[in-house]
Amino acid sequence: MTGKDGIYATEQRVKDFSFDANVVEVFPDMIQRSVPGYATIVSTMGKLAGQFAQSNSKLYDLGCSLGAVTLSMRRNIAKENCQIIAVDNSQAMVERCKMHLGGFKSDVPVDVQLGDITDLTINDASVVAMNFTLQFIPQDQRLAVLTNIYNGLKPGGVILLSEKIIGESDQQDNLLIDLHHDFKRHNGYSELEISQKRTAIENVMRPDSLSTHLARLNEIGFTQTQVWYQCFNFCSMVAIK
Ligand SMILES: Nc1ncnc2c1ncn2[C@@H]1O[C@H](C[S@+](CC[C@H]([NH3+])C(=O)[O-])CC(=O)[O-])[C@@H](O)[C@H]1O
Ligand SMILES: O=C(O)C(=O)Cc1ccccc1
Repeated sequence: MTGKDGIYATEQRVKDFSFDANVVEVFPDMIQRSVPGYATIVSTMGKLAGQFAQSNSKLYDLGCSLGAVTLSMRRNIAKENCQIIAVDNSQAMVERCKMHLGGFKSDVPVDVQLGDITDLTINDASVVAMNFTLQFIPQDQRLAVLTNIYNGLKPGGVILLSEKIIGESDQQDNLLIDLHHDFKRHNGYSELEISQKRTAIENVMRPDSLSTHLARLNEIGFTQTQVWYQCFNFCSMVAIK
């Protein structure tokens, strides 16, 4: 059983955030209380995967954590001969993800892999999902990661990309941050937890602005890009090859 997120509840010398065994233990509670609309985003990504899955193709869940998006996609795939490849570079996440997926039955095979998405071969893909993962990749490697995804997609294939974003100006950014912190407060996080978590993620998670995301997807060659969700500084896009 996973528990309640109290990782930053006590005052501490805050270390860089990492997806270790302690985070795995509380991850469902942490992400649910930290990302507005997380459940809606995961279920909609499943619907979109069902819509864009092609027969005889692969669907990828990059930065799969405990496999929430994999499960959601798997529930919605109706095409024949599809396979899901779920990848994460946290050993603790991958171990728990395998246990988690094993608890549900499905005809769609899932391969959970420990690996780095900056170093992954993608081919014959109809759907590539990245639900809040690109933000942890160093900014100077994001173009290469997305280009690799584009090259591995079949025509008509899609990337499903969710990201925390920064506002287009400092004023807009502060407005979004304030709204997000209110959301976290409302979900029971204290001022200390909010501020220590902010410190923990500032060196490891560097969000881009929405305009940066859209320009980069366009530059790579995605022709149809649609924002289908935004609440505060959390945004989900679909882009079609
Ligand atoms: N280079 C990398 N290679 C592989 N995995 C990585 C890398 N960098 C970070 N990760 C992994 O990306 C995941 C990001 S969490 C995704 C939530 C999930 N998608 C969900 O829908 O529940 C988002 C969040 O916690 O904000 C973690 O499991 C990291 O180990
Ligand atoms: O918690 C936050 O403030 C976030 O921005 C989202 C988040 C959720 C889980 C891990 C890292 C960041």
